[in-house]
Amino acid sequence: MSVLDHGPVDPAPVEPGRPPVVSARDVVVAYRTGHGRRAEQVHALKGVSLDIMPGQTLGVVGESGSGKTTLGRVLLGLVRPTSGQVLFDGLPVTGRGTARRLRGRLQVVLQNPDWSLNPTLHVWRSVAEPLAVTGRTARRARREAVADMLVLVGLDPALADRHPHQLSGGQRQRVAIARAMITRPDLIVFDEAVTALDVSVQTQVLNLIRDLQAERGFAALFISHDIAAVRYVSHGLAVTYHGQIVESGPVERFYDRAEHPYTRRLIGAMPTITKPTSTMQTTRPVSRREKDDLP
Ligand SMILES: Nc1ncnc2c1ncn2[C@@H]1O[C@H](COP(=O)(O)OP(=O)(O)OP(=O)(O)O)[C@@H](O)[C@H]1O
Repeated sequence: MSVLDHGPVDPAPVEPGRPPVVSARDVVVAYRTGHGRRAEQVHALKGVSLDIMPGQTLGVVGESGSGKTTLGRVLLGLVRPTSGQVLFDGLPVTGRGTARRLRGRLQVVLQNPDWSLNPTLHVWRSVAEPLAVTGRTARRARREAVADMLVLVGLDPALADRHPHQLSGGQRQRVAIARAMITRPDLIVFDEAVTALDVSVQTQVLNLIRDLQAERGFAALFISHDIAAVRYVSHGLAVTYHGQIVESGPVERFYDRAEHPYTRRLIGAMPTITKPTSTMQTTRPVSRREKDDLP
């Protein structure tokens, strides 16, 4: 039995009356492809609605091409809905004045850390970069903030003076998470953030995400094609299929009561299914440094 077969995360307390961090209402995204007579539209999202509450993770699972990445990008304001609306903190996520208002409050962790870490820069510069964009932190304070952040993600702060290629894949992903966390965002989109990692490192990074969320209280969208990983870090789960959310609800429900045939297929494809019988044990070592995660 893998550690991922344990039960879901403890529900983070949601204060009554607090609004969602991000809401999507009937969001449609149609991409245009081709030109002239060959022009056509691909409907990546076909009327998606969801809310993510502070301190909660919504897991999104679905097959390739079902619209997961588009959903993440639309919540981050990187893709404008063709119709429908995305609200962050109650206000539209795209449009005039939003870039300034949202700076540093929305972050993303991608599948490959190399996509967000500049290979020519020392680690500390890459981690500090989002702080420079918010323009609020002096250089020295930035270095200190980076050191604190590296410790928070379980890395030796001495790694700040290395280049990304001098780190292991797991360490690089921790650096990417540190970079995403440094502005204390309200929402982080994890898009296949553990997919490229070795299985043992995957579990460490999933534990890290859970611990960081418990400590910092950010809301998260956790996208993966791997339902075991999604269940492990999420409070709620949404299943995408052909651009729609075909099933959603609290994560516990996806241990034995999946309704949509596609969800049942996903669960059926998992090697072991164990119902949650106890609170998940954390595997985090006290120091948070993962010895087996060295390059
Ligand atoms: N920029 C784009 N232009 C045109 N079509 C796009 C674009 N981005 C995505 N698509 C299409 O939209 C649909 C949804 O893609 P999306 O990447 O959101 O799905 P996904 O579930 O994240 O897939 P995967 O798991 O393979 O990453 C697919 O049919 C894809 O080909």
